[in-house]
Amino acid sequence: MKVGVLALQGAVAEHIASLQRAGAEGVPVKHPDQLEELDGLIIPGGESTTIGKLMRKYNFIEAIREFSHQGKPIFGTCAGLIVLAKGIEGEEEAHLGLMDITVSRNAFGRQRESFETNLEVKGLKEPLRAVFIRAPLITSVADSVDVLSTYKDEIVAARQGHLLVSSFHPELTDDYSLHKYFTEMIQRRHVTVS
Ligand SMILES: NC(=O)CC[C@H](N)C(=O)O
Repeated sequence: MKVGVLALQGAVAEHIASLQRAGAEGVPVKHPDQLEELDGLIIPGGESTTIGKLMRKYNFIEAIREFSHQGKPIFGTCAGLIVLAKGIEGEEEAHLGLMDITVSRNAFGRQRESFETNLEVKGLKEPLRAVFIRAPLITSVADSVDVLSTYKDEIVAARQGHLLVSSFHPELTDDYSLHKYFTEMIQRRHVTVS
């Protein structure tokens, strides 16, 4: 199984390492043509405005929308979550606009810009060690979106079919269980398709 990590900006190497631990081959994606050979894609954390600009510049917007329309799984973490959302509070335009969620950027405020905590995540057996860095929150979801985790009553992880998002960085700890969950989403898709 080959899983791409969008390598325009942000935490790429760490995602590749976590994918490897979860038993998948992780490849950095720098060109839209690479998407064809991939079974899934991770859009990493970083700065969503920058990632969005670079996606436009290097023709990733339509290519990733097409990838998604084929039903191929996409996992957006932190800035990657913002890039996948249909709504961004205070901003006119979405980036990919694929997932029926609205997000608020940097929602945890200055004094709590970065922190770590253990989170219960639906579908994972053990609590997950989660690192939040200037993290966004999901402020509303459509009925078809499954909330996977909350922190202080706010939504921090969710899934809508083949789309998975987290406000936090699951790639910055040794715990690769959410990457494993994502690779299982990819595997199940193959089982149901073939
Ligand atoms: N760690 C992150 O990815 C932070 C996201 C960043 N605050 C943004 O709005 O894009």
